[in-house]
Parts: sequence; C-alpha cells; structure tokens
Amino acid sequence: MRLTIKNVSHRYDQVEALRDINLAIEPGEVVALIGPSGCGKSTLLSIIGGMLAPSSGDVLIDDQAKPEGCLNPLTYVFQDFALLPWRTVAGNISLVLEDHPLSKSERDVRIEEVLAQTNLSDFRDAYPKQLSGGMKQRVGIARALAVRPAVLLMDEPLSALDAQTRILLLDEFSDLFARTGMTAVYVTHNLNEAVRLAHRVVALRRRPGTIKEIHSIDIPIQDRREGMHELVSHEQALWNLIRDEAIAADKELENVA
Ligand SMILES: Nc1ncnc2c1ncn2[C@@H]1O[C@H](COP(=O)(O)OP(=O)(O)OP(=O)(O)O)[C@@H](O)[C@H]1O
Repeated sequence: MRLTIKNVSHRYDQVEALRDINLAIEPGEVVALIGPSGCGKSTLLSIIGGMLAPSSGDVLIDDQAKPEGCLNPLTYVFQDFALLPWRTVAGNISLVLEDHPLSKSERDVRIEEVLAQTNLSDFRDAYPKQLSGGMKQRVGIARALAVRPAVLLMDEPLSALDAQTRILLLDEFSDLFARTGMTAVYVTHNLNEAVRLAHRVVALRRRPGTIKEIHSIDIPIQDRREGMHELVSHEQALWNLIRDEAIAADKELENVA
C-alpha cells in the first residue's frame, strides 16, 4: 500500500510542530523517522495513522493493494505495549478482532497464526503480568499483525526494553520485515535500529519540524548484521546529520527541568 504525505503541517497552539512535510512511502518499504526530541516524529506518525488531523495537508492512502483479509490498513505498535492486564495473551490479541464480523473460528485461526509468527504459542493463556518486557512487546506485535495490516506504525517499540532484549527483538523485527515485505513507519531515537531496519531514514529538524534529509540504505534487510561495517558508516552519517540539533534539544530539556 502506497502512502503519500502531501504538504502536511501541524500546529499545537503556540508550537509549530511540523511544516510542509512531503513524503511518499512505497509498498514494502520500511521508513524510519529520526531526529532530536520534539522534532515532530510522533506527531507525524499520529497524522499518518489518522489519530490526529493535520492543521493542513493530506495523507493519501492507495488502498487498492490491501493484503488479503486486511481488517485495518494501518495499525500501531506502542512503546508501552498497551496490553489489558485482565486479558490473557490470546485475549489481548482477540480484542482487535472483536469489532469485526469474524466468526469465533476465524478469530481463533488468526490468533493461532500470529502467536506462531511471534513465537508466543506456548504463552497464549498467560497474563501480561507474567511476561517479561520483551514478551509483552511480542504480544503487541502479534496483536498488530492479527488485523493483517498493510502498514505497521511503530512508535519507539524497543525503547522500554533492556539492552539484550532490544537486540533479540531487533533481529525478530528484521526477520519479520524481510519475510513479510511489510510496509512500516518506525519512529526511533536509536540510530542503530534505524540502520538495521529501514530502507530509508528520514531525518527531521525541529522548530518547526521539517525534513532535513532522506538517507537511503541499499543493503537488503535480511543481509544486515549487527556491527556490519557499512551499517556503522550509515549510522555515523545519520549522527552527523542530527548531532548539533540533538545536543541543542538535550540542553533545552536540561534547562526546563
Ligand atoms: N498535545 C500537545 N500539545 C501541545 N504541544 C504538543 C503536543 N504534543 C506534542 N507537542 C509539541 O510538539 C512538538 C513535537 O512533538 P512530538 O512529540 O511529535 O516530537 P517527537 O519528535 O516525537 O519528540 P520525542 O522524540 O521527544 O518523543 C514538541 O515541541 C512537543 O512539545
């Protein structure tokens, strides 16, 4: 599914969060949004997902090419997992299917399918409080996949996890993108995640949030490995792009505190 972001600007009262963003995201493409704190990454993701109406501009969705059985073309994976504590793993996944006209057996088929895809089949009856952070985020991914989306919208999905779990899940995301050819928009502060997962990395500058540069990484996702020389070079190039503004944003936050 092709997404076209056309002349999108957004203002929250006094804050001009985004100005004139133009970007086309092709089917099967993973695009990372990076940039200093407050540059408008989450605002742009919310606008793409239809959770926030932009002050001006449009997001055009070509939904001719939706996957078979797609219930929601766009679906979110949240940083804080957003699981209901009183529902089991299977119950949390079922939640996103219950508003749709599916029989119980159709729901069950989808639940089993996404549990298998995320290696959660043995945990279907566990409750969130029994799971580690990494397992909770796997449930978040399984829940998103259950609607067979055309596009995954991911807002810092690894940032609440410890370093080892992050590495494990990063490998799993990389497998998922390589295997399914899923289109995704991935917001992150972490440049290593951006270079492991994205075909293109969009660096935003802040005040107002505009596109500074779009950086392409032409290595197939399945061939990328942690510490690979070419990826380290891409990461360095991205850091050079955003460094000065990241430092300025950091100082600003320190002054506020
Ligand atoms: N609901 C809101 N009301 C007012 N201002 C907001 C609101 N949400 C975000 N902002 C402001 O809009 C700007 C962009 O915020 P946004 O959260 O999109 O940036 P971000 O790049 O995702 O930041 P971070 O990396 O820190 O998560 C910031 O200056 C922020 O303070």
